[in-house]
Amino acid sequence: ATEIVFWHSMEGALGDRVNELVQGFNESQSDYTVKAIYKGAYGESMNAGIAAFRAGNAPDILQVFEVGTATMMHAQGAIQPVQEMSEQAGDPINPDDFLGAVASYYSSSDGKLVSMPFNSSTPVLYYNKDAFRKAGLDPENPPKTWKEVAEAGKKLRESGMECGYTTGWPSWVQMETFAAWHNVPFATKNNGFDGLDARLSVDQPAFVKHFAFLAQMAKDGSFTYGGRGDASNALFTSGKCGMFTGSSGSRANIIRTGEFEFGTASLPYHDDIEGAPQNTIIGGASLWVFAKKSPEVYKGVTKFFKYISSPEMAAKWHQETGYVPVTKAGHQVTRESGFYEKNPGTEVAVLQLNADTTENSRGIRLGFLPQIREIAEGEMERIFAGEVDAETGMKRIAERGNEMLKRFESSVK
Ligand SMILES: O=P(O)(O)OC[C@H](O)CO
Repeated sequence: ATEIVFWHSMEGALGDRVNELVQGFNESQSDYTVKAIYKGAYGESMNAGIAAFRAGNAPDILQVFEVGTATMMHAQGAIQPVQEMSEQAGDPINPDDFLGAVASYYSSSDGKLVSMPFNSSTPVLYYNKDAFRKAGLDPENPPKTWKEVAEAGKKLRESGMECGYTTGWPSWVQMETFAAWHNVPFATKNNGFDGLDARLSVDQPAFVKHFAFLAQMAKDGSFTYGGRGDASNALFTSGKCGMFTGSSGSRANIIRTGEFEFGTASLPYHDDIEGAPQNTIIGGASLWVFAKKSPEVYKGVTKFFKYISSPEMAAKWHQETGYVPVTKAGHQVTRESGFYEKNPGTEVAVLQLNADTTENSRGIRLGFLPQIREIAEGEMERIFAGEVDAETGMKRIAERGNEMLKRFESSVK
């Protein structure tokens, strides 16, 4: 059988689900064997994949987080566009099978899929129902606005909790998704979709207001900063924090690790910012195929992609992880099975995404966005520590981030 090497970043319960999916494919036919290898967190595996390509030993498939999309799209010569690959293999993947918000995120301007949608997520609010009860808060009535989060955070602290509220993926949740949810631009040029000369808009009043709010929460102890990426997940699963904004795809690991009853609610919003709540944007990752592989490998990759996006497999992955359904059929199968009624909280993410998008809420496509996140999270750390005010911090993110955007622009021209 032809071997297909697949590098991914799925940990814990998610890694187990990937291995099951791969095993199911390998057992379903005998021409191809997919070998799934965990290559570290998203940032690490993306760097490893690019370095391996340069050294001539790239894997066949690489899972790349959504913020790496523009960088990958412009990696001329390194990438085999997915739809084109499937058409050449005689087994076309149809972009219309996917939810619009998902397909458009990973499509070129002519509407063709460049990477394969796989694990799309969106941020939600998780809360510890046991801790809510102990603090005298209503476990069936989670906070809806940021003001309510701050109040609940104080009560949780007063009841003896070590931490009221924390957040995963600080830039994704508090800036990128925050912008779409409040219908304000994250960047000019249609959030980057309309040109490489897009620049960040994060020094605008809505962001300054939000970060001043979070800084105040950090000061009064209702918010605990838990680190970059998904480092803070453990603060919630260990029971230390009563509330947590994080990926819908964290559900599987919260179920596995958390020894408490939890609820899932919509991402909080500021009710004094007009236009909120709009819709959230997708996060998570998609699957990229490297160039310069044999036609036989591409045939096998196509077959594997067809397998994982079949209605049954897409529905199973969605239901067992918390990632949103990426195909329309996967969503329908799940709805018709009564899964959402039986598992309260599992539809929150889907509903948050399910809206007519505006130019601010369709998604973000900026080069070097992983590096911009690092800059943003570094500046946020200074804001939360009280070293700079929100306005200064946001200005610095815009300035330093724009330097990265200019560098990207000149590197691909
Ligand atoms: O935890 P995930 O897989 O939903 O990813 C969250 C962020 O979108 C990663 O950039």
